[in-house]
Amino acid sequence: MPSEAASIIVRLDDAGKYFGAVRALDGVDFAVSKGECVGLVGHNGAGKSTLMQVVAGTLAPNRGRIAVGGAVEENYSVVRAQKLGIRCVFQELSLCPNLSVAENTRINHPSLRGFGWRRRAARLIVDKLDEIFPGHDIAASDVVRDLSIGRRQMVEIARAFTVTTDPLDLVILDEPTSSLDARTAGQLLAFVRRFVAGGRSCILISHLLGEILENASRIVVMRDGKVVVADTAAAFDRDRLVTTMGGAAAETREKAAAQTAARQESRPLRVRARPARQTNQTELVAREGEIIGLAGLSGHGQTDLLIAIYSAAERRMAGVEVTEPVALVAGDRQSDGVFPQWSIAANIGIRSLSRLRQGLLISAQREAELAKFWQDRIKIRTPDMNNNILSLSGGNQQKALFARALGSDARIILMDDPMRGVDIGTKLEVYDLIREEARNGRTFLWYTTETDELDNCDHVYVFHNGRIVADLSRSELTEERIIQSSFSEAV
Ligand SMILES: Nc1ncnc2c1ncn2[C@@H]1O[C@H](COP(=O)(O)OP(=O)(O)OP(=O)(O)O)[C@@H](O)[C@H]1O
Repeated sequence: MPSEAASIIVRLDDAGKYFGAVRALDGVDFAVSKGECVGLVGHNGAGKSTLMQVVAGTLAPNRGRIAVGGAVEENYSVVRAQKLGIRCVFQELSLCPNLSVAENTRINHPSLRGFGWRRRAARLIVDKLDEIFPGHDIAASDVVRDLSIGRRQMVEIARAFTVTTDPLDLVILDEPTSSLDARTAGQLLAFVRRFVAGGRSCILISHLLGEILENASRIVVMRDGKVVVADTAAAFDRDRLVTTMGGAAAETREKAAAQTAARQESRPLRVRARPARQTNQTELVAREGEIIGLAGLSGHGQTDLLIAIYSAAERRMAGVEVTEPVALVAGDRQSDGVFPQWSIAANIGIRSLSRLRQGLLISAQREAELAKFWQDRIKIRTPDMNNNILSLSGGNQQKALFARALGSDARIILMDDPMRGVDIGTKLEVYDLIREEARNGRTFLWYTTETDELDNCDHVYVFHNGRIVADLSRSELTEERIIQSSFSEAV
């Protein structure tokens, strides 16, 4: 039986990291042992990603000590971490878009060179994809730019688990399932359990608390830059997790259901849209004040229809009718959402320029007022809304995108799986906000991969192969029903 010290892979003592006035890490002690899956949870901006960047060697702490395999590291870096068997899959993907899957794999494995490297890199990554995501349809020659965000995430994850010359002891997964559909997420989590059972270790960050409770052996809860509780997973249930994180008390499905208005045939039409690949007369219909869900496996036409509706607000499109201004909250904030050069306030104000204008110029004061209002309303954690948008944690960037849409004059809000990466406390507040805005007459079209979120909807369209295959009222909604419908062919 190895001693406790011998079984520790990595250990941080009193780690501190500051960004100007923000204490992202404020004296954190943290360790991971062999054969454990540590679940790391906390509200948006609690410091989880920063802590992981320190463990992965991509960020040097301002103070504290890091030891790997019992030896204190003086010049720790990402290259050193890799040599010591520590890898990280970050929230924001790091693949080079203009390179193929095999070429991206080679970047992490300098030993893949010389004659035939491309074939060897292809074998390495495809074998790992087969092992983690059986039935995936990714080829080593696919150029990353052409892959959906979910497939990119699969490649990124598989690449982190490939081994050539360096050892592999610990893989950090920062919200790994946020871009994966339920089936693929299940495959990954099953693989993580096997990986850990084989004596190696993972750190799993997720805002889906069920994922943490079912897969972690130990759970560490962070709050405002500190570790507030660390305990075996068996010592937690969902409520204890939410309370320890400092979130609102868990809301029941019943409450959400009771607060949502029933479907109203008599209300004015806001959107009527038939998917381009629809072969029958079925179409999506959304009326004033309705929250309409779009469900089904990811990549089955939900986003395409939202984009068609968004485009139809600007120019006529066959099969799509839109009667009011539209705003879109993108789920892939990296490619469609944030303006990376701009401040948080400017990112929020961009959809409201006509209201912010004073004469020919944008009024900095009005922009600041709008930003402040939303900062308070959905708790965007930053000391200054004039800071660059990228200074926000991932979940807080997502909140800024919400603020942009909800703060605009749009009466129809399209949401493309926008809650990924948002913490549970904020999610519940945003759900309340959406329902309140719907009661005030706004219409929401909400694509989500989280079945629980559909409880907020009045009505749900299930998609398969680019077509609407089911039209479910809320009383008919169950996970089984959605999955069943996803595989059926027609309404
Ligand atoms: N490069 C940076 N510049 C300025 N502030 C930063 C930077 N990176 C992180 N921060 C701040 O540090 C704090 C912790 O951020 P971190 O990304 O670690 O949070 P998190 O717990 O991972 O949040 P989320 O759940 O939203 O991903 C936040 O207040 C964030 O705004």
